[in-house]
Amino acid sequence: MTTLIDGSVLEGGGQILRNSISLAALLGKPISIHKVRNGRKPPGLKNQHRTGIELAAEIASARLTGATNGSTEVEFAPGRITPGNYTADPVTAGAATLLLQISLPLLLFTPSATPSTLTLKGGTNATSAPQIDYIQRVFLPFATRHFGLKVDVDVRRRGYFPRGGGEVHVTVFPGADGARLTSASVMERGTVTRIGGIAHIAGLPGHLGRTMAEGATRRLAQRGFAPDAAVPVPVEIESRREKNENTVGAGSGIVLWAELAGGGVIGGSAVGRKGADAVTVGEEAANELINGLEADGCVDEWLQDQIIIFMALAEGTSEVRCGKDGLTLHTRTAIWVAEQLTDAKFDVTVEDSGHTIIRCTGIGYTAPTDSDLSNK
Ligand SMILES: Nc1ncnc2c1ncn2[C@@H]1O[C@H](COP(=O)(O)OP(=O)(O)OP(=O)(O)O)[C@@H](O)[C@H]1O
Repeated sequence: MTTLIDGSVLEGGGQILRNSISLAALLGKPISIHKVRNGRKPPGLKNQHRTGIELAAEIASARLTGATNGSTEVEFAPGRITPGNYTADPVTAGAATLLLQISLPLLLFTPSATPSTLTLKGGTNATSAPQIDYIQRVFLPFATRHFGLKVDVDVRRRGYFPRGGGEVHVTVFPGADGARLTSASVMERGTVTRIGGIAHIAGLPGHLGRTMAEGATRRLAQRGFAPDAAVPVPVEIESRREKNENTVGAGSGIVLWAELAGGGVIGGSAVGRKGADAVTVGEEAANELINGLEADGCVDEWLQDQIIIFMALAEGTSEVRCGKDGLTLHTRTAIWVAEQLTDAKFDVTVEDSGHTIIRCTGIGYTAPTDSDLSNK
């Protein structure tokens, strides 16, 4: 029976599509999503979403209908997930990291533990999506440590708005025997052990990268995050200019991350743009990081929604302490999607301290074996 997903619920954006298609592919459930991106103007699929669901359909041998730009109705009837080498290219600066968001869960589970590779093109450092450095420094360290993911990300070329042209090679290593993810328990924040950062720049003068890094460092120090502060915190922000031959268009950005003693990570980022000087861009990223740290959770506002699918798939009960700023609409939407498609049970509580705790009894997903599939 086909599960109907209303794409206008809560956030009503592209993430409903990615999470529901990933889960449908893993669980072998046909789904029909209507009112796709109803909360956005204009609604319907954009290049980036279409490319992502086409990639998922290829990996999961799915029958896909309605996958055209502007479409508000998509049907996805999954077949067998096959490990392999896949490439996806939104042609525009559509975020390569959102192509990873939809395809990664599919390749984490195979009965044979065969690694897969993804060559993802497009924008590596775009707005309204994780920058690739956020994936490398915030999402993956957290997901590796707490859910047991094994994933390598190699940025071959950065792609910026509007030209895109970036390229990222990802290797996904599933665990043995169909690989269950471990549950995550991240309840103690602990001290900030280190702040790291990367200010990246391509096709523009290298001093702009250093200026972004200085802007961020100064702002962090004003809020007491510095090696010589009362509670010293090492701060190391690298400035990296891409080689000209490795660059399609010009662009810049900065990603910061704070490592927490309790196993959490908080990120903050900004992308360079016309009219914003490099100091301001660095300060914006620092402000986002400071807000995340002051919310006092173990994950930031972005990681919150990105881990929901893994909590639903993991074996046993996961629990994660989020900040005093509560759950984002994206997170509530991701929980809603997981509840529509899986038997995972979520429980969200707000403590007297103001922190929000997400608990989830996951389904302990494991890849179907050949005999499971032949019995279908
Ligand atoms: N600054 C950021 N840092 C890290 N992750 C981010 C950042 N901004 C957005 N994200 C992540 O990117 C995803 C964006 O999902 P969302 O549905 O808003 O985007 P979308 O697919 O581009 O669709 P739409 O155009 O409909 O908004 C979410 O998982 C969110 O956590």
